Amino acid sequence: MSAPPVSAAPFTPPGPPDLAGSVRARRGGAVPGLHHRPAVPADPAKVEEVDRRLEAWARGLDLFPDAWFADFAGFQFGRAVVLQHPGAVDLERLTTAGKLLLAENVVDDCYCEDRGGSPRGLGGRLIMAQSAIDPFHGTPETEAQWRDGMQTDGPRRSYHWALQEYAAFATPSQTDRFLHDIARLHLGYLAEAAWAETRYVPRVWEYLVMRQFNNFRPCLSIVDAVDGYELPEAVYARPEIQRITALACNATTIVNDLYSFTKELANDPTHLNLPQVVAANDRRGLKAAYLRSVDIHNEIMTAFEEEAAALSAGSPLVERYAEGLASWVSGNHEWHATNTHRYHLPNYW
Ligand SMILES: CC(C)=CCC/C(C)=C(\C)COP(=O)(O)OP(=O)(O)O
Ligand SMILES: [Mg+2]
Repeated sequence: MSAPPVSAAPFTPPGPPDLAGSVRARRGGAVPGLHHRPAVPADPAKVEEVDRRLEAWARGLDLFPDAWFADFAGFQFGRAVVLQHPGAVDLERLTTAGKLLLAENVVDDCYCEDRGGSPRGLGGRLIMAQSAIDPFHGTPETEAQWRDGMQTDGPRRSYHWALQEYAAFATPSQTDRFLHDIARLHLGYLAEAAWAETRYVPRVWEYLVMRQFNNFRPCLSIVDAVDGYELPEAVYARPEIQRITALACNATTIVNDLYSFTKELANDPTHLNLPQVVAANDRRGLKAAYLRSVDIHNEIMTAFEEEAAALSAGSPLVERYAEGLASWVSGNHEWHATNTHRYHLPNYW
């Protein structure tokens, strides 16, 4: 079957775009029927200290204007990483995980999304962002120019200095793993931008392929280093380990599609997420498509849990890594379900 024709007409969501009518939003709570495991509760003292350190870091590097600090506080970066990394060995590694999370969001907001971002010229911006963590090697003169170039805006500064801290405690192999996963993320951003520019409506499987790249994977990529150990490259690279990693990352990224659905519908009804793509392809209403998206999430989450359990039986080290992935997924769900500054569920139940 050939891919659907590039639609000439703009992508119009099947449901009425107004929230009040079709998808009235409701505050907080978990998506009913979503398969998930309870998270380890966040220690408020840890959350407060990580937030204090992150705000000082962001202000010290002049990452963004003062006017953005209300949204910065509302994102709850400290609570996110404390929930996502219950096994972190110390506050320093937890804070570095928070800096990486902050940097990833600064790049996404400023280069791709609504804080100055655009599909137009995105590739040129992202190649420089990648270089901020993936150093350039050339002549002394051009290397000096590169070093200066990596300090010219908040996205580049945030990536560059957060990675410097991560590389100070991660192994070279763990650091290289992270660079690879950020490159995957940037490829996903470029695909999302290309489809927005051409108004292409992907098949459901095509959308899920894109979302495997435009994905929380760089955050899960660091779970062993933050917990103070290494899953060796030779084990990490095995196809079955790659598969459970991708399944966990895909499940947790679909959770974002479910919790950010009303926000994205209100901001831009053409913004692609799993319910919108299911609705467009299956000619379903938004509610039926949303509920089908929960089912898709649950199938992926169940595959992760069953295959991770089978692999864990043969190796305590793999069990520790799989538990780190599962904890990140649980913590990220709890963060989404309780962050009513950012996310409100549709009133479908
Ligand atoms: C933190 C990180 C690695 C983000 C990379 C990809 C990303 C921005 C998400 C998975 C979140 O998706 P989305 O762009 O839909 O963000 P919000 O829905 O606005 O939270
Ligand atoms: Mg989203």
